[in-house]
Amino acid sequence: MRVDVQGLTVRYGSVTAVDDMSFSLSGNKIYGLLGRNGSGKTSLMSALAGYRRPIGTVMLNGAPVFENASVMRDVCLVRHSADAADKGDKVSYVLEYGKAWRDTWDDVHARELAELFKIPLKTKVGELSLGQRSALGVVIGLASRSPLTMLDESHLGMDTPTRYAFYDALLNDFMAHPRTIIISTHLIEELASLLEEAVIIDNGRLVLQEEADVLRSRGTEVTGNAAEVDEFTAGLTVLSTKSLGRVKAAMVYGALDDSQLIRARQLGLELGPIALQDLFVHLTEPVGGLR
Ligand SMILES: Nc1ncnc2c1ncn2[C@@H]1O[C@H](COP(=O)(O)OP(=O)(O)OP(=O)(O)O)[C@@H](O)[C@H]1O
Repeated sequence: MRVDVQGLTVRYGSVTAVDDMSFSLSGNKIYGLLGRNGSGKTSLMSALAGYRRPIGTVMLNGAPVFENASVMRDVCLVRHSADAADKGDKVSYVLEYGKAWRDTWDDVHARELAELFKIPLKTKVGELSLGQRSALGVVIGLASRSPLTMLDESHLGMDTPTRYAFYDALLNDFMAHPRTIIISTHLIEELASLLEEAVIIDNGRLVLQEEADVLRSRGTEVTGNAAEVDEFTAGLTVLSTKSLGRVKAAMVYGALDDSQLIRARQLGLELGPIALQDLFVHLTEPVGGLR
């Protein structure tokens, strides 16, 4: 599903959560919506789901989403683990409801995922653990097979092995059934390999939208003996460093020219792609960022 946002503003009283934002998503990709706490991710997703009347326009496949039932039926927004469903409902009822409401719902897949994440079907949502509630949100999101599926930090309550099971399930399901999936997360590195495109927002404004591979090529990880790494990176923009014994890895922002590449080879340094997380921190820094 294609997404076109033009001049979108979301305000709560005097707070401007989304500030005159414009962008387009061509669709059928996994998008990462990245932003610091309070940057406007949830507000933006709510507007994309048609939950609020937009100031500006939000078009899904060329049609406005707000008060447009047929378009809204094609959208699934899983906001938080806790509000994935009514707390008094049994899990089995929640899945029945998904089936009844969504034309694209895959009930077999829903039950497979519920089993994978060990969610008891006869238990009430309010009696599930935080991790199970998160998993239920993810089950709803994936089984919905909605042309626009948005997962707003919905996997954060899961433990690490469960999150990795979720990433596998997400990728397999996306490859079998390509659709537009937008995920907001603070666990950027965990998800980085799944993301095809990143949309970075800060203070309600779009900082950048770029293919993840292109974004990663904006910097280089330089690894080698600490002394050589320090010599090589002197004068460059170093976003972060890690040391293990005498080995040091430095994340450097900006493209390296030919002479720098030759010098790195002479010093015996290894060069690799930069971590998305480091770029994200740099790009959303109030001081020293690119905005
Ligand atoms: N219902 C509300 N009433 C008043 N202000 C709100 C409301 N919801 C959000 N805000 C404000 O809007 C801004 C953006 O919030 P939003 O929840 O969209 O950000 P977020 O990027 O999703 O944050 P987080 O990563 O912490 O979940 C924040 O300043 C927040 O305090």
